[in-house]
Amino acid sequence: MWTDEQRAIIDRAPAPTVVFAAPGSGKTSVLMAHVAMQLAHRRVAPAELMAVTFTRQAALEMRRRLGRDRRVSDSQAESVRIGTFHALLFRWLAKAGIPVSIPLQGDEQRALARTALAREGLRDPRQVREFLSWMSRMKSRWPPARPEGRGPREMRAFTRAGRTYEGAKTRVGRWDFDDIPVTFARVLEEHPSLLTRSEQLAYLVVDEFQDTNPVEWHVVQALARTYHCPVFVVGDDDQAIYGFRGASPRWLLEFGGVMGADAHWLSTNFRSDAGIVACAERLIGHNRMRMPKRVRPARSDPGTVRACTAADEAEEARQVAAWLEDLRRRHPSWQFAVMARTRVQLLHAWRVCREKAGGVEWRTFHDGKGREWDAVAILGAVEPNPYLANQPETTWQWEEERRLFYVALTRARHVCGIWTPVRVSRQAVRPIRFVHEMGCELDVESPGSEV
Ligand SMILES: Nc1ncnc2c1ncn2[C@@H]1O[C@H](COP(=O)(O)OP(=O)(O)OP(=O)(O)O)[C@@H](O)[C@H]1O
Repeated sequence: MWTDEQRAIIDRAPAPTVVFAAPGSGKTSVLMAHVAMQLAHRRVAPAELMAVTFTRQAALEMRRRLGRDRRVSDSQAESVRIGTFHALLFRWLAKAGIPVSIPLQGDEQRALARTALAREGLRDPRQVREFLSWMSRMKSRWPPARPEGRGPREMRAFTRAGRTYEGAKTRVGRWDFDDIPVTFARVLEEHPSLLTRSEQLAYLVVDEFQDTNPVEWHVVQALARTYHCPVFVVGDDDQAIYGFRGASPRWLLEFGGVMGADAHWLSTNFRSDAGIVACAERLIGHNRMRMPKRVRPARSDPGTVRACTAADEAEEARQVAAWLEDLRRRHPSWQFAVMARTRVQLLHAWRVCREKAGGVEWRTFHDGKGREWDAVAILGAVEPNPYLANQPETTWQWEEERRLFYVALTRARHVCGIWTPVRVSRQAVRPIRFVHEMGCELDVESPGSEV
């Protein structure tokens, strides 16, 4: 079942390794097969192996795959530390006897942020999200630095609100999630023996490494140094989409040099038809900060990528509903998703489509990551996008937007329909530049029937 490329990675003994994986190339399966191989051959003690990822769902999936591997006993599988960075480091701190506090949940965090911003006269609800993502970026820097960025007036207000917010957290005796890696990094630097006495580490593997932020990258390097342990990472620099919390594809690109790691590639996309892979390749080729790579489709079927126009969002939603209905009639076993850059865009379309589009999944680009469907509709592919609090301006911001679009496009197995309404939120807009970059024709006539 495995390709030679996959086999070579799975069979490696523990060693510093970086794997650049294309979308749909089976990276989590390969990573966990590699972990299972180490356990089966008793190269690493299960309790000394730590496998890290970024979302709870991904961690559960890793655990499930390891549990299913017949080469690994139940007790071996249970002893491996698998989890998100935050969960694993939090547990480690607690086990080492470092005082920890329960992180605030999203709504609790927003409430503290709202109060802190109100004191600065900032009452727009969108500023709460912006402020929290700004705080997250500031706290993810290593070494910690003075706050910066944004316009000078707003930055001063955010900086003051940040102090109020931190004070409020201390008063209620809680952390936020960003406090976990920062605290861990400090303890590892100042009192490493507290941590090394409580856990051993012989092999560290990290999935989705492109999502690492600077403090997490620092923790990875510090753990490798402290324990003299090899680190194995898998990621796709083209799918780095967490810039808002300080993540950057840079660390994946630098990993080989910094850690003296061997580079491997997973270049076959098993998910998408050839035409979709070709469009995605043309699109992402416009980014500069990336590892140049060729992605080969495993399937030879052409697949369909088509951009469709509509007068406004209401017409767009009606067209998408008809498109879904038609595809479902022709392919009753298919799975479908409707994706958009923001939640508000999805909500508008969902109100119009919900009766005709039962069983369809509605996902933002961010939370569609790691998933796949037979047909994907992308809504509101326009610029400027009136629903974005900040329009992309710099090359860096456009590259992040392009990666987000690339993630959405590469979720499709056979068909991807892209909608570019002429008016959005009563504003005249134009098709997002990516439509042209993909080499996709704009279909101004009937989008539904022919796809
Ligand atoms: N050697 C193989 N032969 C056939 N199918 C494979 C092989 N390896 C992986 N696949 C299939 O490829 C698909 C994509 O795998 P998976 O979702 O793990 O990819 P991924 O690399 O995590 O993708 P992404 O980064 O885009 O989320 C799955 O349906 C998986 O079963």
